[in-house]
Amino acid sequence: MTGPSQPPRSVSSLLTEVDHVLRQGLAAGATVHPTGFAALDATLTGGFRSGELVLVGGAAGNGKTTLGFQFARNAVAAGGTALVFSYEHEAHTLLERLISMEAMESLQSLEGAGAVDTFGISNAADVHSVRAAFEAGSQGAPLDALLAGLTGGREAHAALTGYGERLHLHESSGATTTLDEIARTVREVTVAAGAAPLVLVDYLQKIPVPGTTEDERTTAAVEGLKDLALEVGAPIVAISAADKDALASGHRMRTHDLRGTSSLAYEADVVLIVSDKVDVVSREHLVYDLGNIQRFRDWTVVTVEKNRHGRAHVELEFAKDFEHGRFHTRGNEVKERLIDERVFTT
Ligand SMILES: Nc1ncnc2c1ncn2[C@@H]1O[C@H](COP(=O)(O)OP(=O)(O)OP(=O)(O)O)[C@@H](O)[C@H]1O
Repeated sequence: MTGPSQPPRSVSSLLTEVDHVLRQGLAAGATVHPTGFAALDATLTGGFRSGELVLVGGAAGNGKTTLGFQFARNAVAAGGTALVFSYEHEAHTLLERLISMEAMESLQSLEGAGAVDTFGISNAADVHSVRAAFEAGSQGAPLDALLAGLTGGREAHAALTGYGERLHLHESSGATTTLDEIARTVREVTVAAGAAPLVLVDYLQKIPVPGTTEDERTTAAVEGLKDLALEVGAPIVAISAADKDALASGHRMRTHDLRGTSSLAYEADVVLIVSDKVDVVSREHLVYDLGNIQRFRDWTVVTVEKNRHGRAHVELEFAKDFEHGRFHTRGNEVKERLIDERVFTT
């Protein structure tokens, strides 16, 4: 996918280039794309960087799509551009999640300004209500009128109108959305936006690549995405399915459990593993306080298993708000001891 290899460069020529860039008032290092989750950004020393491949792994239903999509939303809400390849969900489904997420985000920021109370926030339109409103139609009334009927809908519409041109959703197909097609689309968006977008691929094992074994195919997909990230200077966040053995109950998923091959871990710059807190917390926290079981169910642990630019093996937790297609962005390091490997067996 990359062009012919370049000759080596002397450090002198690199110094001259950096000097030139700095004199133009530009940043000379990588472009940093904050994730919008303060605790994660702190661990990643700012966020994802241009040219990085980020893997997000976890068992089915743990919130990989939610987290990845929220990275994209946070990037555009902060003024950037994002491009989402979704092999799993139709663009319409993502739009419903986005409207609900935005209704909640808007009401929370109004709460910060004292304009809404906690009760008002608890009424923010959930994904289900947005979908129901779309499905019911509006007897000819326009979209803004339909959304105005939902709590936070008016604010959500305003937010989406603000960044809508910078968030691109690609309904990808396991038959036709090849690495070349992904690369072509990323280049197009990069040229149109004047800067590389944050790219989300949901998910890696769905990219049609040649190869007879799953290992060969995953290797080709992950290498292709890393090459593309370097070529266009984008961070590429790829969601990865788990190996079926890793899905057994009582197993804490790790990087080596991602479906495919060990090259996943080598090619990636950052690996995030998403787990339900209740599944990975050490047994003593459950047996001595049964109320913890319910409390832990509301939280997701995001483990930074690999971090090329900072501290790795950091365990962060974020509260779930799946009804609104999101996580709470305020999180912290997990205080409880987590299991390393199998503790519970079924
Ligand atoms: N409207 C909703 N209300 C409450 N929970 C929801 C709603 N929509 C989805 N969920 C739940 O949110 C969780 C996260 O969904 P998400 O699509 O992010 O998971 P995922 O890890 O990407 O899963 P998969 O691998 O199956 O695609 C799932 O457990 C799902 O059941």
